[in-house]
Amino acid sequence: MLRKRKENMTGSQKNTVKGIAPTIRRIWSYLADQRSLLILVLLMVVASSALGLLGPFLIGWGIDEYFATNSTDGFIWLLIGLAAVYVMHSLSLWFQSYWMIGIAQKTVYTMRRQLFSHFHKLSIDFFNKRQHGELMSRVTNDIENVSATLNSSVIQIFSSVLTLVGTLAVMIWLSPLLTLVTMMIVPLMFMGMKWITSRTGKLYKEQQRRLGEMNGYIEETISGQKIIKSFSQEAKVIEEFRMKNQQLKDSGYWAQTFTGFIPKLMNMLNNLSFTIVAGVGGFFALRGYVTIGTIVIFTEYSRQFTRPLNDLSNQFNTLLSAVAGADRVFDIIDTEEEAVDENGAEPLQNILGKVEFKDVSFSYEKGGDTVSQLNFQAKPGQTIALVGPTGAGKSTIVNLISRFYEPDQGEILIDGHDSKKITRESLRKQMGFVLQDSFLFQGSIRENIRYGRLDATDEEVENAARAANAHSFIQRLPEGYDTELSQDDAGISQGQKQLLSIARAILADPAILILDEATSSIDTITELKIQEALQYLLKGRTSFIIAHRLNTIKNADQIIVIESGQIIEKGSHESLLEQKGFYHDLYTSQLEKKMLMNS
Ligand SMILES: Nc1ncnc2c1ncn2[C@@H]1O[C@H](COP(=O)(O)OP(=O)(O)OP(=O)(O)O)[C@@H](O)[C@H]1O
Repeated sequence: MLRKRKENMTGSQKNTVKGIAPTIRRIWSYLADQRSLLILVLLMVVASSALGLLGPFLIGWGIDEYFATNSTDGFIWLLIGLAAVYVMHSLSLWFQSYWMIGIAQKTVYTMRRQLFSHFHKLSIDFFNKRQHGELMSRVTNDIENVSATLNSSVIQIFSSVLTLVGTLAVMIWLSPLLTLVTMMIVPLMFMGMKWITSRTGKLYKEQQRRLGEMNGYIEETISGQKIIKSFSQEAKVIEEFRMKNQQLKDSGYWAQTFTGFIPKLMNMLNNLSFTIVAGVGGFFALRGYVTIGTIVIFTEYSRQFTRPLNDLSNQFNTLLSAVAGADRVFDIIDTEEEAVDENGAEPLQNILGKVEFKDVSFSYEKGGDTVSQLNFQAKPGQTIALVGPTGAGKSTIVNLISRFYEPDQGEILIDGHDSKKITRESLRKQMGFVLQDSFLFQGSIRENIRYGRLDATDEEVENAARAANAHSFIQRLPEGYDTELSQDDAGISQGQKQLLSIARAILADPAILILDEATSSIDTITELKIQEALQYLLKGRTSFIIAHRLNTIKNADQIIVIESGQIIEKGSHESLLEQKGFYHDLYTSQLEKKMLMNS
């Protein structure tokens, strides 16, 4: 409850200048990196603001000088001067926005680069707990939002402040009394603005959040198309999307509606100010307190005075939307990186592949162990099969070996060294993975195999493909090794994808191999090819296999049976059968099922 109140408080604080100041300071630090261009922009802003003030002043002066005195001497020079002022005004506007666009693009380029590279330093746990589309939305929409605001807001804010100060100074100089009259509408303006911005800030934040959610949903439903279609869930998905779209529309509608009020309100107050200045100014002129030229300057300036106020409030709204986007970007950049290597951790070259678990316990969440008190040893080159019911902790064990997570207690030794004292990079470089989902990247088959070892020659790639029984099917493809895998499925079968990922692992030639056996059913011939390729791959390296079909692991040196995070049986296939325990029951039940299916 207390926490909730605190969250609400920070939410509303965010809509005040004080609340958004840290984020703005941070965005500013990116801009400050391009100091020289920024100074040029500021010079142009000063020039355009000064020229903007000079124009009306010259007109007012001209009226008093020429019309009031009926003289035309030098009038042409006034016109030439006025034209020059307006041309230079336009040029300075053009240059400031040209340079500012460059600054804004460079800023968002840097942010995008930082965000993307930070993604790659985050732990697997981070990605497991988040919707991928929502994360993508931060690199695309949120950054775009910052970009759009930077393109216009920085200039607008500076020029508005300068114009405001300059106009006020000249107005006071010309007539303090008339200045006071012009200022009468300012409190009204502030009140209206405060009322609007207090609402729009929250709404923009909500809009960004909804957009992220919707992108996450789109990504999820596109990648899950097969499942959606096979369960005929299209109508449900469309309905859910409609709801999310509706929520986005609602938050966008109110954010835009409130923002839309601003120009209308300002226009009304502007006209009011104009009427007051014209009326009171006329009265003053009749009484001889001010000249006609001064009134003309004031009516122009009263517009110039309310316009920057108007722009500032508009920019404040745009700024709130950029702050909402930037907050979501910084939120990721500030997420702690995957734990850095311990002090004194050193690379371990030429790993032999001895892996030992000593009293290892680990839990994903605090309280309760996912796996506890694990003790086992794999000698170099041995094949270790991990068997057990779903959720038993098999993947957790391989996650610990690969150091995607660290043990809470106990230690994992690699060739006798505490794995925490080995740099993660050197360890993972000597580990290979063949996972259930044989992920293939966009690119050619050759590039996908070469991902295992980037400096491999074409010949080495083809040799790996031969060893993985993949060469013959690749050759039958019209473009052979150059066939582009543009999409995940890209016209090759599930079994062929597995063969490619085995070829990739063969090429990498790791000392330790993690193999998560695919569960999807594959035709018998491909299955045989995969088994044969795996036998080749397993040879001479320490391998951990998460096995789903028990007859594929009969030859394993050691089978470790896990239940509820604990090792309940350990030994060779024969010795475990003799024990007549869990493994025996599992094996015989799988065997019976197979015989029933064959009969
Ligand atoms: N990232 C995670 N965060 C929190 N809990 C998790 C995470 N991954 C797995 N778990 C939980 O830890 C337990 C062990 O999961 P694990 O994936 O290791 O089991 P498994 O034996 O590999 O299961 P399966 O054969 O179904 O893949 C399960 O209860 C699971 O819900």
